[in-house]
Amino acid sequence: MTNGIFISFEGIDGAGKSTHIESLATALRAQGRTVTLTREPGGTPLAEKLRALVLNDAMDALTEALLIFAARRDHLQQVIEPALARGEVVISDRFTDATFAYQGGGRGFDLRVLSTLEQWVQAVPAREGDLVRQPDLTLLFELAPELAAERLAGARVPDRFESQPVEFFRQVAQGYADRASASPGRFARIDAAASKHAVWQQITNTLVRRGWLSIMVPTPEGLR
Ligand SMILES: Nc1ncnc2c1ncn2[C@@H]1O[C@H](COP(=O)(O)OP(=O)(O)OP(=O)(O)O)[C@@H](O)[C@H]1O
Ligand SMILES: Cc1cn([C@H]2C[C@H](O)[C@@H](COP(=O)(O)O)O2)c(=O)[nH]c1=O
Repeated sequence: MTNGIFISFEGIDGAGKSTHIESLATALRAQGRTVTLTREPGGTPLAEKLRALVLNDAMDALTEALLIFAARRDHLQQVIEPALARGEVVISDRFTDATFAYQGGGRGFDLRVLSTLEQWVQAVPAREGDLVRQPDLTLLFELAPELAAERLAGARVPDRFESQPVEFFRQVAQGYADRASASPGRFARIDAAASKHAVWQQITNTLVRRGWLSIMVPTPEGLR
């Protein structure tokens, strides 16, 4: 059994994940934890190449799902599992809930196929009992798609997902809500419409309650 901790950040594009993720890594490091900060799709040289394809090249829904799970397999084997085995905190900007939300909810791809791929790809090596790797905690940033689009407007050239209409993101949000309802103990639902300071407090309160941060952490300069 590893005593590493696996935390994922999830939510629709523009919900505020990247704004807070580095600060959480800094807060945990300040309390003596070694933190691996990573992202999906991506996190290894191979997976970053697959990310570029998935975000920019036209493809059908099955090809998209297979490339994302291929990237995840490499990421798990090269980065996530070794870091957890060393007892580190792994924080990933997205993981498999994003696949159920975007490919399942957004694209309407078959959830049973995604579940099968999830079982294969996330099987934990050298463990009896068919353990499937999942985050210990998933922080789900919940924000109305219209507001998320406003926050992103003009910020960067939109990729294949960011250029989707609001209705796509409504379905993605429903996909996330379904995953959260299925695993309520793993998910913490964050009101991402709140100020950056209030969002930060929701995040740190969640980790303090789990005993992973020992004291309340002051709000970092950039989030005040
Ligand atoms: N609580 C907040 N209130 C107002 N604006 C915010 C808040 N959180 C983030 N923002 C702003 O919204 C924009 C998008 O935030 P961010 O890049 O963190 O989103 P994201 O969830 O990481 O998006 P993506 O998944 O597309 O990378 C940024 O300009 C950021 O400063
Ligand atoms: C893991 C994962 C991601 N996506 C989508 C969601 C986002 O639009 C992009 C990643 O961009 P970000 O700025 O790093 O958030 O990829 C997906 O469709 N399926 C997935 O499993």
